[in-house]
Amino acid sequence: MSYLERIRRPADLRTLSTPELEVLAKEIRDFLVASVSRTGGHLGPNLGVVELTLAVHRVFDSPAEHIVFDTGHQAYVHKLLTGRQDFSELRQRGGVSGYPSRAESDHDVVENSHASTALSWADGISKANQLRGLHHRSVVAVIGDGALTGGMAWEALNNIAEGQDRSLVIVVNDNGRSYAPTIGGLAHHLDALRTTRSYEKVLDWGKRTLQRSGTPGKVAFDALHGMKKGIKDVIAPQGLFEGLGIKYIGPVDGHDVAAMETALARAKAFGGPVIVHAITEKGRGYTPAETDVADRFHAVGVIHPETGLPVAPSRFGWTSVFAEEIVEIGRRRSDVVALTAAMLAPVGLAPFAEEFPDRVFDVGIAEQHAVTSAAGMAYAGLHPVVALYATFLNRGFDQVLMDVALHRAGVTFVLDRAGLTGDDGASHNGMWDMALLRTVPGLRLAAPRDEDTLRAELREAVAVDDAPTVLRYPKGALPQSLPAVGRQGTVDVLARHGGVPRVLVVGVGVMAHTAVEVGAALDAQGIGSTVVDPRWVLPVPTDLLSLARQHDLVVTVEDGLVTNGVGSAVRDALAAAGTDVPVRSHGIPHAFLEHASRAQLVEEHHLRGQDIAREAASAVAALTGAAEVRPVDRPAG
Ligand SMILES: Cc1ncc(C[n+]2csc(CCOP(=O)(O)OP(=O)(O)O)c2C)c(N)n1
Ligand SMILES: CC(=O)[C@@H](O)[C@H](O)COP(=O)(O)O
Ligand SMILES: [Mg+2]
Repeated sequence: MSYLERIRRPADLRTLSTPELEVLAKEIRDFLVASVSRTGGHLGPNLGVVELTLAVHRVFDSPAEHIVFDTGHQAYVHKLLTGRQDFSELRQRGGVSGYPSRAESDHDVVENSHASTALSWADGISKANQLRGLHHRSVVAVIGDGALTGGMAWEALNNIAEGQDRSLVIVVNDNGRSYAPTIGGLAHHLDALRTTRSYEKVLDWGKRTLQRSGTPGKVAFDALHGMKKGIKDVIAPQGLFEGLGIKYIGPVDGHDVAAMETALARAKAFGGPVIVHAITEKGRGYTPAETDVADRFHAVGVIHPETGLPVAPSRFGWTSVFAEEIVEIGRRRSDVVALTAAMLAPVGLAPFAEEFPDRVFDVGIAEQHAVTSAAGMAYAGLHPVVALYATFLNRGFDQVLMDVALHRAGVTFVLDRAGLTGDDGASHNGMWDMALLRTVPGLRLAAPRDEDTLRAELREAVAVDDAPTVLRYPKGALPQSLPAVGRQGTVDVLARHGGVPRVLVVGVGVMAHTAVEVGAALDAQGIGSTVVDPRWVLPVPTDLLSLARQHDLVVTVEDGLVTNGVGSAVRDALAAAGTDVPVRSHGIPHAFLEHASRAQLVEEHHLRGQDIAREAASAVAALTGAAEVRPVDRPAG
């Protein structure tokens, strides 16, 4: 039996010697590579926190002492040490979640995988512990250098510093990277702290060597020592955190379990807020990850474990189309600039950065700041394109409303991973954007359905310079191209079925493909329909309202919240216009969705064409059976 198999709970770790822990660390790495290569997942981040997590669990008594992982994508090792060693269905329905999950274990605290929240959680937990007389319980937050760039982390630090009598240990897992190298002043500061450590080593060597070699050596040592003091004064290595009132321990080699344990034990014994600065390497111990320049295998699909190469190379997807088109736009328009919140490559801005390095800004994991900074850029004559994952725009909602929309700033938001993403679980589904953005006055939102519409709508969006524009599209491979068969004003007509169209089927974005299936299925039952893609779905186009009046029933299909989404906007707009044509809206339910594949979620929530068509057919039957069938305006001719 391996050491890993013998670990059922963190207490089992405490009987192991340092050499045994080293063997265990190797077993954990082998396990991670073997299992994550089969399922996909956050391989690089977890390979980097093996020893750190072992040390945390040896020093702190989880679950009585809470361990909060920021973002949570680096909690696989924690799972392995807390009784979850079946990773065969990692991130799949019914399998282990890719993030901490309270349903799985008492050792898991925070499930939200939006970054930079751990310090606020820890602050709250330690305040509660104090008030409840549980002072003896330490609280631990493990936060990456990337997550530490988020504003919320600094708001929390500001408060944590006030609690000198609260045992709160912040482990900064500093691997120098978010996806790409972490940017900004904080990253430089962490770097300076690291450099000081190398410097200390030189000094130790100097002390030993020079002091042994008589007077000249001693003079040289004094000079070196003076230089160290001088450098320390300039870079003030401990200055930032200690200046805030938070004790700093480090930098510590995060791959040395014994050193980490010593540092954590000191931090725990201190009894107040302490930062333990651990230096780690993302992808540690797995050559393909260690040598990957892009992102050290931050998140992989299924890969060959020996080479790290993908088993199925990814198909040309939505992100790549955006990546190409924004470069084209950039060539024509020197005022177009791009912003990313630490996700340059994942959102498709790498080619733009390559060609226009001065016109792309990585702001760190700081979506709120990205949005307002973009408002400033627009005010000063640029057209910013803020590229985010849809779910992370939630962070910047107030800034979209008050800084961009209120000031009629021409800022374009490009929301990748909109709709159901599935395997990353509840917090990653990009399902809130349309419901939230619907409330923003003046904002226009387009949902492309395929490659051509993505290109066209992006061009249309950046042409708007007096209001926020938004483009949203899903994760993954592109669907087949879906050409329009006609145009009604601004609305694309995708199909017409039957002599007398009774149902207007409205497909939002990628769901236009489902809408086409609905139209065909209704046709098979002898029910005529018009299938449309409004393209710009918010505000509801007047041409769509005109079309709705020519039908008995409107059916909307969207990859967003069914409550308050586009369907509900269409219903409200029709009601406001005094038209009582019924609207049946289909979308994602108002709930947090467990991790599963996108296809499973689509099926579970009745978003397949056949489900929607069945429901529409019975609605038509009910209308037909009703005593009064509403008179409708048929198109002339
Ligand atoms: C609010 C928010 N924005 C963006 C992301 C996407 N994201 C996930 S992990 C990550 C990088 C995190 O870097 P770091 O905290 O240093 O952790 P590491 O992966 O290096 O261990 C980013 C940007 C997120 N989870 N939350
Ligand atoms: C933790 C996090 O927020 C990201 O790493 C996310 O899991 C990546 O998702 P994609 O695989 O869709 O880029
Ligand atoms: Mg990092």
